[in-house]
Amino acid sequence: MVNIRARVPFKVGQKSNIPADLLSFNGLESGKEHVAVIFQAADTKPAVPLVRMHSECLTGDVFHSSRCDCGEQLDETIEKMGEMGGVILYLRQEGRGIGLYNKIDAYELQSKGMNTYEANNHLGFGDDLRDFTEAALMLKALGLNEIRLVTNNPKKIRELEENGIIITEVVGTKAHVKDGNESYLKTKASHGKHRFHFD
Ligand SMILES: Nc1nc2c(ncn2[C@@H]2O[C@H](COP(=O)(O)OP(=O)(O)OP(=O)(O)O)[C@@H](O)[C@H]2O)c(=O)[nH]1
Ligand SMILES: [Zn+2]
Repeated sequence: MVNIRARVPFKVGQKSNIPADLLSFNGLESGKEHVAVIFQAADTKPAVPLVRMHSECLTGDVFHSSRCDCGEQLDETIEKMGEMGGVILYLRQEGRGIGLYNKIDAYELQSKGMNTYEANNHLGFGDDLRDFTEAALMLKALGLNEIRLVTNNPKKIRELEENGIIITEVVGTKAHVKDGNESYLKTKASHGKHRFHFD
């Protein structure tokens, strides 16, 4: 049984001025320290909240790496939820579930010409090892059975619905194209079936 362990206020964003709550959980069987960040107490309001499941990306989230768009997506989400309210589930599933060191091995292969999925496969991993079952349990622990999901990724939609979460709307994120991540994003759209809107 997953339930809330602690809830503390903090301020986030580029200027540390956006108020939010940080929550930890009991009962996550994977042993991963997933957290939720809640803006404008969106879990207590009658409106169906925006929810973003963001998978950890140390290189993108912390260093704003040129190889992906994770840091920009996170910044975009924090800004938007600061204004409109919402919930970020920050899931400790680095490298689409293969872990940081394996992701760095995959980057080495990508530097030699493989795409993001070929590199995973070459290392003996599937395209995407992430499991969103615990994210669904976290949402239920927050009392959120109905959400508006922020994603372009059909796997996230499918797995939440399979775990009993009702998604009333899917809201896309922007495609944050920059020098270095264009082919990564295009591969996600063509092979991973992400619904990107390239400007
Ligand atoms: N294996 C691998 N993982 C990567 C690579 N680039 C980014 N990642 C990981 O991909 C995950 C980011 O995915 P999310 O931000 O959840 O987004 P998404 O699956 O693209 O879906 P959206 O909701 O549409 O953004 C993080 O865990 C990153 O570490 C890569 O080249 N190889
Ligand atoms: Zn990333």
